[in-house]
Formats: sequence, C-alpha cells, structure tokens
Amino acid sequence: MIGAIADDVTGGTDAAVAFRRQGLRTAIHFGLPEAVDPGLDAVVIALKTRTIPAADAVAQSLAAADRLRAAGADRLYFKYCSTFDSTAAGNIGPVLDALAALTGADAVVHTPASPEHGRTAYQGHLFVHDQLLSDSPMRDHPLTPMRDANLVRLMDAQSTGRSAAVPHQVVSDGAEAIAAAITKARRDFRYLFPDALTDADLLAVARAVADEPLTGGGAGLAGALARVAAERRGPATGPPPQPPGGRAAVLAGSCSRRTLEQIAHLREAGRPAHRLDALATPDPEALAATALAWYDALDTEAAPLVYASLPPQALAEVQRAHGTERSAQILEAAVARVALGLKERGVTRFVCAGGETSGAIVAALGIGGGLIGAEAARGVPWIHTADGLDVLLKSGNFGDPDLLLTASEPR
Ligand SMILES: Nc1ncnc2c1ncn2[C@@H]1O[C@H](COP(=O)(O)OP(=O)(O)O)[C@@H](O)[C@H]1O
Ligand SMILES: O=C(O)[C@@H](O)C(=O)COP(=O)(O)O
Repeated sequence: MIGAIADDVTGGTDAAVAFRRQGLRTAIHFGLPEAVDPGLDAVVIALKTRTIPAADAVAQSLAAADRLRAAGADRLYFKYCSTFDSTAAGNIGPVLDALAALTGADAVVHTPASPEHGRTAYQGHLFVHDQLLSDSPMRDHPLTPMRDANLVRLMDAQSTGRSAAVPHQVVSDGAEAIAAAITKARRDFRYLFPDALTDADLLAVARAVADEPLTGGGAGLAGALARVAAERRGPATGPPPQPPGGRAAVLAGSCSRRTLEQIAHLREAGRPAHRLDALATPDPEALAATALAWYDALDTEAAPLVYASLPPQALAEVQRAHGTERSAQILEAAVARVALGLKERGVTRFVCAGGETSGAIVAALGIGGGLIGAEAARGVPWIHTADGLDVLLKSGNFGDPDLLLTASEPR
C-alpha cells in the first residue's frame, strides 16, 4: 500500500485522484482517522499542516505515518504543493526530516514538478508554466509568498539534510541512470530533486524509486508511482464516476490569480455574490451572520458565491490592518461558519476554492473523509461523504476560468 500524507486538503485530493486515475483503490481521510482500511492500494491522510508551527506539523505527520504503516503502508509519500508552498521556517523540510528518520530512508527523492499542472523542474529550479516560481503570481500568496525558485536553496534552508538536484540529462537517460545517480548521491545528500519536464520524466523517476520507503512532492510523482504500482498489479476497471447534483454553493478564500478569474466569471454570469469584508468587520461570527442573512433573503435558485478573496493590493491592506495570520484566521473561520450555516439550510454540494480555506470548511462540516468521484478539473475531484455531502476542494491555482460556475450549475 502507498500511504500518502498531504499538508493540505486540496493537495490531498489532488494526490488521491492521481492514484485513483491509475486504477488504484484509494481512500482519503481529512485529519487523523481512527483507523485506515488495510485492504486498499493507496490511502491519503490530508492534514492542514502547511502553515502551522513546524513542531506541530511534524507531530501530526508522524501520527499519520504511524496510522498508515500500521495498516500496511510499506511506502510513504509526503504530498506538498506543486509550487513548494512553505513559510521561511518550513514545513516541508522538517516534516521530510522526521519521516526520513522514521522510515530509515537515506536518500529521499521528491519533486514538486507536476507537468499536468504546468509545474516543471529544470536545473533544480521550479517553473510555473513559462515563469520561474519566484516571478509567478505565487510571489504574492497571502501566507506562503514564494520569492525563490531554487529548490535546493529552499530545502537547505528548511531541513537538516543536504539537498542536490538530479539534472535533466540524467533523468532523460531513464530509470537505470536515475537509480545510479541516486546510489552515487546517497553518501553526501539526503534529498534529491530530479529535474522533470514531462510525465515521461516523472515515470522514469518513479520506476527508479518505486520501492523506496519514502518519496514525496506534488501530484505528478504520486501519479507516476501509482502507474508503476498499477502496472505491477494488473488492470482494474469500474464505471466512470458522475458529477453530483443537489443544492450548491460556492465558497472561496483563495486569493490566487486563477481563483480571482473564476470569481469574476461567476459574477459576470450573474450569480449572486457576497464578500466577507474583514476590514469592515474583523469578527468571524458577525461576518458569517451577515452572509447567511444575505443568503436567506435571496430569491433565486442560482447557487450563490460567498468569498473573502481579494487581489494583492487590497489583500495587503487587510493584512496591514489585522496582521497576516489574524486576517487569515478571521476569514477562514467566517467561511467555515458560513459553510455550516448553508448545510443547515439544505446545501449539499459545496464548491470550495483554496487549500487552507477548504481545510477550515471540511473541519467545520465534520467531514472525516470520503470517496473520490469524478474530476471536475485536473486534480480537482468531487468527494462524496458518507453523510450525503459532495465537496469539491479546489486548489487556488487549479481549474479553468469557468470551473466554479460549471461545478455549481443546477443538475
Ligand atoms: N481578504 C483577505 N484578507 C486576508 N486574508 C485573506 C483574505 N482572503 C483570503 N485570505 C486568506 O488567504 C489564505 C488563502 O489560502 P488558501 O485558502 O490556501 O488559498 P490557495 O489555495 O490559493 O493557497 C486563507 O488563509 C484565507 O483566509
Ligand atoms: O500541488 C498542488 O499544487 C496542489 O495539490 C496543492 O497542494 C494545492 O494547494 P493550494 O493551492 O493551497 O490549494
């Protein structure tokens, strides 16, 4: 079994659908589950550890690793963001350090490269489509602004083990060349970042590391490892999952450029929209009460949008007024409280934008996990919960501009 630990819930669903796409029997849990089904091919435990203090992230990740290993996971995958989202103090380095110590791994191959999402790694640098990470909109992320694209430098600043890149010339020579490079590097480096420009590169990397006790990175390498596991196990079939119906609402807390486009698209389509304004009312309960009163007064069946999202300048103004962490907390709590209120009012289909935001919503709705359903966009599957809710947890950066609109259309 592959056991994956994800540092946020959108990242967890991205990894889970990468496993499921290859035919692996896959479950996802949000937060630490009481038990993990040992009869599965892949299990993802999605935490909310990306921006919390490093020691807490380590403790939660180790607890998840124990749970997965107890259920028979012989290989662990640490799923972090394809844009290497992390604060200056971590948490990718500290969590990988702890998981490496737990598993005895002495050469950990990991890469955020996810060509399917336009993330590639070359000469140890991370690109977002045609830009270096540090030139991409990720430089303005509210919590994890990424101002460096050099993966080795980023990782060396966070971890106790040294890192090196495996150049594309080696990766393109295939699995044997990669395995030889790993063997050679083992003595001097604990972490290796293979360059990867294509899915074929990631597949070669996966073939070289499929039996390593610990690997990690974005959904790209997770999917490649799943493909290797599926080849070993033989084909699996099942009916294609269908997108859900039910009363819908859209909740957004991501301030990514893509989410802002998706919000604009919803508004242009005439959807009712309400913004949670933390500058005017820095109180989550009051913000949520106003939003729910607005919802109660709507006289349309069209799925509404409640959002906190702002473009960089306006966001900076809120952060200056209330502090970065405090304003994020206020808005996550407000969105989560709105989600709960909407559930009480009969909404069953939640379209959520933003990783931290989705984590807060999932916690408020008491969702402990679910089945991975149809993919509304690459890496963005519907999740069906045991108590009849359908949630779409969208990474801020993912999906076409019409995703929020189409996912919340009447069905
Ligand atoms: N107007 C705002 N002012 C301050 N912080 C905000 C605002 N809107 C959203 N945020 C915070 O920004 C963070 C966005 O992160 P997240 O939900 O993970 O989105 P993404 O998937 O784009 O990373 C959340 O913590 C959210 O509460
Ligand atoms: O790898 C990715 O880009 C995503 O799976 C991911 O981690 C999403 O994080 P957010 O962008 O914070 O939602």
